[in-house]
Amino acid sequence: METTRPALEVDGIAKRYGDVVACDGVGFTVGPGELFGFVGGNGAGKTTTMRVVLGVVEPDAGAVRWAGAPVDRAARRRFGYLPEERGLYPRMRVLDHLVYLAELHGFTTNDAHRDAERWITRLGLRGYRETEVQRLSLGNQQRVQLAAALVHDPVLLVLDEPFSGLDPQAVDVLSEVLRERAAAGVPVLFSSHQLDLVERLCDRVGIIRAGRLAACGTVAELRAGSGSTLVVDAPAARPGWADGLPGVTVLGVRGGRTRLRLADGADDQPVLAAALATGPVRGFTHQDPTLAELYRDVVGTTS
Ligand SMILES: Nc1ncnc2c1ncn2[C@@H]1O[C@H](COP(=O)(O)OP(=O)(O)OP(=O)(O)O)[C@@H](O)[C@H]1O
Repeated sequence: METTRPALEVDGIAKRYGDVVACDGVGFTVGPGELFGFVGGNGAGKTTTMRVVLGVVEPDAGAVRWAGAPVDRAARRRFGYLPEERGLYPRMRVLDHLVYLAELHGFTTNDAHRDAERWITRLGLRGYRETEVQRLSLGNQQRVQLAAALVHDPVLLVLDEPFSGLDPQAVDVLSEVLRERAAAGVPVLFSSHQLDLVERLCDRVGIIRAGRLAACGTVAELRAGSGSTLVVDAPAARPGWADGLPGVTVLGVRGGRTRLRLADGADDQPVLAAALATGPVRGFTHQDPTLAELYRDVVGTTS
């Protein structure tokens, strides 16, 4: 029989610290098997929202639901959480630590060992099984912290900057792990400042600004109405050549190539004519705006 798989619902979360508004009505859902990227500037409210989901912080208003019901301690025990502040015991050895955490979540010793070993291998920690956590490099501590979030086979993953400090190989492994968990039906919520990674990985993205969700949707949805990006390779063009063209915003110039934002419905032919007037035009290409460009549209450059 087909069963409905559970989703995470974050509904109107508000949280103040004195005069500081950390969250101001944050709401979104992460469906079964969905990878949701949470992005925003420093201090925008990502960590606070995630702490509310995990019950580490009590919100002033709003609710968090799992499978349609308010989240309680029993539900949270089955969530996997990577906190911003790393919470490992520095003197414990890697294998013992992961076994301990899995047992804490109700695994038998045998199952805890099996899964701890599995994640140790998967996350490239085999050489460090017997090493104290405090003796590991920061990136390897991050790998252990990730294993700690995964070792009890959680039904939901909430990961606060899981990619920070990882080398490119570990970034690839973690990307694959998150895709796999999502394919198994697990909703995955993670924050990151690496927007190219979020764009590659996520089904949907939430952009938070000053405690509010300023935009939310698939990258394609976020692109709607934002026009297209035009890359013009005109090596002889002088700075300012595209200024004042209707519907055009210059995004940047590098090595004779100008990136322009062309407003929805704006004609690209006057741009081509202006480019040809500067000399030879070696390239004239339309591209979809990247998530980083959409993010700047939403958040502004001074956030
Ligand atoms: N325990 C606390 N006491 C006081 N202020 C806090 C506390 N936790 C968060 N804040 C404030 O709430 C706001 C939101 O912080 P939060 O850590 O949620 O942002 P963030 O989006 O995760 O930022 P970053 O990308 O820098 O990690 C900030 O202004 C922060 O200083």
